[in-house]
Amino acid sequence: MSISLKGKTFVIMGVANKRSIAWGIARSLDQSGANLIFTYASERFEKSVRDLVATLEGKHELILPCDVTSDEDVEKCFGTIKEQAGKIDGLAHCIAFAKTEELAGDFSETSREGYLLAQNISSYSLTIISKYAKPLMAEGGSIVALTYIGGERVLPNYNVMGVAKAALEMSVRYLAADLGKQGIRVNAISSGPIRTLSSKGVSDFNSILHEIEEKSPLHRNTTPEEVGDTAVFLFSDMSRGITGETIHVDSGYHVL
Ligand SMILES: CCCCCCc1ccc(Oc2ccc(Oc3cccc(O)n3)cc2)c(O)c1
Repeated sequence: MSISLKGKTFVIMGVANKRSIAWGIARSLDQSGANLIFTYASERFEKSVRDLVATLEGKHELILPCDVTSDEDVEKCFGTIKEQAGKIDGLAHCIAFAKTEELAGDFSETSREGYLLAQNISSYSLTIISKYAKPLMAEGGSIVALTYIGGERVLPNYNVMGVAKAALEMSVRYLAADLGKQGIRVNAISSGPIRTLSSKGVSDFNSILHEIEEKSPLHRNTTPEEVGDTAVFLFSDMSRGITGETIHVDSGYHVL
């Protein structure tokens, strides 16, 4: 890996298992020499995250829970990170959730509760995390969020998550505008579809993978490594002039 992130510390939020895009980001950052801190949504992920982290090159010892639907929990999580690490140089937000019944069928049937849940976890979480992370990034920093083209245009079945991703992408721009004065950059990576634990929640996911191979300019699907390497770029000084941007790592599918 040409870019070095030695001596820098990044928080990665949302590793669930070895297929997670967050794990692709973790591996690329680890290869770049970064020191990593991990947070997971609930205890049921703790063991798999700890086992995965043990396979990395670096000694990444801080692994803690963070329930992004609780202001107190987010505040506590970043209080612990401040105590243990002092400062951080950036953060990867790889967090999203919607009820499966809201990820199929007619969007007009979306429930109030399902809509707000998707927004709460998949979109507002970036804002509350940025609020509590910014004091730890006094010398500037870089925040990267994960999004999907279904937040820019309609794709069948993506429904309520598409609306949440649209809000996430606009939040990236408003956070970039706000945090720029503190030297913190905020960007999104719009990844092509990747088979993960989360993709199991989206109806007819397999057909979209096939369509990407058929129609995308590069005629191949996106890999977690490709997303991870773009994250390294966004966390490095090579992207120091970029903020408020959404970079598509999708074999070019977004141009169609
Ligand atoms: C019609 C579009 C097909 C390609 C979708 C690519 C994709 C796959 C996964 C994505 O991330 C989530 C994350 C949580 C999510 O909600 C879930 C996931 C599993 C179970 C469950 O109850 N909810 C749905 C998608 C995502 O934002 C985008």
